[in-house]
Order: sequence, then C-alpha cells, then structure tokens
Amino acid sequence: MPEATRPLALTMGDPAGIGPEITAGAWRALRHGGEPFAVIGDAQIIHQHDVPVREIETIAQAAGVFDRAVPVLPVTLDIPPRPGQPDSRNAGAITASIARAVELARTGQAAGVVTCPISKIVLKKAGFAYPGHTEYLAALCNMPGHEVMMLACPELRVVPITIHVGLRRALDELDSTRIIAATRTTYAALRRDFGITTPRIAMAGLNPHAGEGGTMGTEEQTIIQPAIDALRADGMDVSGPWPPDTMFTPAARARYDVAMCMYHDQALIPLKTIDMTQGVNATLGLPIIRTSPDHGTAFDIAGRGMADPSSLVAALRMATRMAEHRNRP
Ligand SMILES: NC(=O)c1ccc[n+]([C@@H]2O[C@H](COP(=O)([O-])OP(=O)(O)OC[C@H]3O[C@@H](n4cnc5c(N)ncnc54)[C@H](O)[C@@H]3O)[C@@H](O)[C@H]2O)c1
Ligand SMILES: N[C@H](C(=O)O)[C@H](O)COP(=O)(O)O
Repeated sequence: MPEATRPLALTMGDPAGIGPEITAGAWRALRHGGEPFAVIGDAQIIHQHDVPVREIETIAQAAGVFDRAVPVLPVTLDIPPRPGQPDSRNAGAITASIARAVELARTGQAAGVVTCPISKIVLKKAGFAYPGHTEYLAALCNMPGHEVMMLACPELRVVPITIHVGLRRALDELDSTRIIAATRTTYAALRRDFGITTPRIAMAGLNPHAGEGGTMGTEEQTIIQPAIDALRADGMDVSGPWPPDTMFTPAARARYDVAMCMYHDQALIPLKTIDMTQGVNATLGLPIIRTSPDHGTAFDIAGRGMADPSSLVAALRMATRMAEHRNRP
C-alpha cells in the first residue's frame, strides 16, 4: 500500500499529559492532505479538545475518515484522567496502546508507530520494566539491545550511545563495542530510512577538550579512538573524537550528518536547545519505524491549551518520509 494511504499508528501516551491536545492540534494541521494517522486511545479525551472523533474497528478505515474526524482505535482507560495529575492506574492502557501500535506496524497494517509522551516514573510505579519507549519497543520486536535513539531537527542529528541510565552507570557501560554497534546501526538507518548515501559521522569525545592528550581523561585514547579506527576500517566516514563543547556550533554542524554522543544529555541538550519545536525522536535498529516528539508529558501545562503540536507534526511527517525511503524499490 502506498504511504500516502497507509496510516501511522499514534499511541495515546499519558492521558494526563499534553498528548490529547497535541493529537488534536496535529490532526488540525494534517487533516487536509497531510499524513493520516489513527490514534490508539480514548476517543472522548481527544474530543474534549474541540475536534471531531470517529471510532474505527480496523486501521485500514483511518484514511477514509481522516479529513473529517480523528480516527480512534479504542483503548479503555481504567480511570478518567485529570490533566496534570497522572495516575499509575492507567499504566496498563498506556502500554497496551504502545503494544498494539507495534503490532500494527509489524504486520504491515500501519506505516509506522508515532508515540505521544509517557512519564517513565508513572509507568515504573505500576511495575513497567523498561526505562522508556525505546527499550520497550525493542523488546516488543524481540530485539532487546539493538535499539538506538536518534533525535533530529533540521539543524542537527544526535545519537546518545548510552541512553536511559544515570551518568555514573553510563560511564561504566561505555566501551568500544557499544560505540561500534550504535554507530553501525545509525549508519545503516541513515542510508535506508533517510536517504543519506554516505553519512558523515562525527564522534564526540567524553572528557573536557576530548581528553587534552590524556591529561583530562583517557577514554578518548582507550575506548573512542579504537572504535573510530574499527569503523573507518569498515569504510565509514567517521571523524573525531571532537571536543564536545565546540562540536555543535553552526560551522561544526555543517561538517557532519550525525553526532554520536557518549551519554544522554551530551546529545539531547544541544538538540533541544537548538530546536525544541521541530525536534523528533526516532528509534533506529528495529524492523519497525518509530518516531516521537522530542518533548515529554509537560504535566505543568496539560489541559490549559498552551501545548504546541509542532514537534508531533514533525514526528508524523518524519515517520512517513522514513517509510517512503524504506519501501522505495
Ligand atoms: N518521548 C517521551 O515519552 C518522553 C520524552 C521526554 C520526557 N518524557 C517524560 O516527560 C515527563 C516530563 O519531562 P520533562 O518535564 O523533563 O520534559 P517536558 O518536555 O515534558 O517539559 C519540559 C518543559 O517544556 C514544556 N513543553 C514541553 N512540551 C511542550 C509543548 N509541546 N508545548 C509547549 N511547551 C512544552 C513544558 O511545559 C516544560 O516546561 C517525564 O516524566 C519524562 O519521563 C517522555
Ligand atoms: N530520552 C528522551 C528525551 O529525553 O527526550 C525521552 O525520554 C524519550 O525516550 P523514549 O522515546 O525511549 O520514551
């Protein structure tokens, strides 16, 4: 089925966050000729944001109603959500929405999965075993450990090689094998899903001044450079290790397609600072396409009509472009 008519599966996220209102906003932005999606969630919660909704039975029905109403594959909530006051009793419905979306993508019924934000701690309190979507999606695809998180905006792409772990543990987990694996996955995804034939990869250092010749830390010499050497031996265009404080300037960014970063905030601080509204989080390394807005549940503004749907719109558009690249003959 062409991507113009095969819908995306959009998960509900935490219903007490801004997911329902950015979903309504994204539908308003895309309903005339944009990327069709079906929400897997509660129709009434979305309807409260002044958009028509239509419950559907199969995702194949979504494209036929999308210009008139938000198509919804219903998921029953355990308790009515209150904006800004998340409740772990809805964790089962939140994770069921994600699992259903993955199933629709894995069976080819959906072009890809786009997720509304979840609160990690809300799910954790209910016993959810994963630090975030990224790791849960890999488990649902039977590929734990293969997941790579990339955040992208028009100005920058970044990949944190260690993801949802505390900084001390991230340093313990960082080794050449992990850097090589994440970079290979990223390289393959940029070629297959983003149409970049020969990706230019910039490898970040870890320490101040990229270690200053070993005087401010030795990981550049013992871990990062050997990984770069191995990747270059594979034929990849990899530069670095670069001093992390200067590799995100406009001039530096022009010289690479993706920055491989050593830990979560080294990657996400520059990305979200440069562009919080067009940023998209994409999961690489899995058989399905998955994107997400780059922001969280924003409980502080939920239900107040202040949420900007731009990042979700960018995520829906990026997922469709990725599907088009991937399915190109
Ligand atoms: N993809 C995801 O599921 C995802 C991503 C990031 C954070 N989170 C979760 O979100 C929760 C809150 O995290 P946080 O407070 O660090 O980050 P956040 O992105 O939710 O909020 C940070 C700030 O940005 C504002 N903001 C965020 N999105 C906005 C939008 N669309 N329009 C206008 N303002 C917006 C918020 O009001 C807040 O002031 C955490 O529990 C975290 O686990 C989930
Ligand atoms: N690490 C992401 C961020 O800070 O934006 C976010 O938590 C999303 O993670 P998942 O997509 O794995 O939920």
